[in-house]
Amino acid sequence: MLEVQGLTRRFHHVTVLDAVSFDLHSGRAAALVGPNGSGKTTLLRCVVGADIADDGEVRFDGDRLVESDPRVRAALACALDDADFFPELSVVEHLELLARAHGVSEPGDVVAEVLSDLDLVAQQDQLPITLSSGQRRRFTLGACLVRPRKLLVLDEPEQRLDVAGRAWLAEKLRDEKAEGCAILLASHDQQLVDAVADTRIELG
Ligand SMILES: Nc1ncnc2c1ncn2[C@@H]1O[C@H](COP(=O)(O)OP(=O)(O)OP(=O)(O)O)[C@@H](O)[C@H]1O
Repeated sequence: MLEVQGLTRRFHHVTVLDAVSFDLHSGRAAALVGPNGSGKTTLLRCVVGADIADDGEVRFDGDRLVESDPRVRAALACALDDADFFPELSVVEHLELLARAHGVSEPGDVVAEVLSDLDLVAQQDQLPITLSSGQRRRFTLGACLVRPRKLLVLDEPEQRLDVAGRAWLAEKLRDEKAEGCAILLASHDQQLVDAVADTRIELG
């Protein structure tokens, strides 16, 4: 489903990604691991089209992955940072808008379930900017879960989650795999990587 071939990224003549290659299949998870600055976020950004690699190729279901391709838009759910929201919409409005935009048939029900799973029911009418940092992380993950998805791309999804949140996350990601979703994540959480990842990709 996802093929990464020879991905190379340089910043000011410093090579951050040096011909990284891997395949990821449906129902499997690959974890990018490595120290701070080893290129995990850069790789995720190149995969989803938020950054452009200097060399190499990313293919999705056989074709070069293009962010604007409707097939990619329908299948790719990514959470790269917590600032990617409409500032004027409440938590519940934002999630419902996303679900509707992706053609979910009962957006209200799906959103209510995700809010409950993420323990954000009491915060659903707040603006995202007013959430605590851990709640904002949950909200960012929620945005991936209210829409259809075949590939989840997550940058340190464990960040700022409490103990219960991390346990929930590991179980949720295992469920996603069981449903046939492919997961590419960057993580510093060894426990999460052990629980979820089929493959580890060491950077740096
Ligand atoms: N736009 C940019 N311009 C210059 N250097 C950059 C740019 N983006 C990233 N870098 C550098 O590329 C390297 C890799 O950064 P990246 O954010 O991918 O690391 P990471 O593995 O995700 O780190 P962390 O574990 O700290 O999140 C770092 O040295 C960073 O400073």
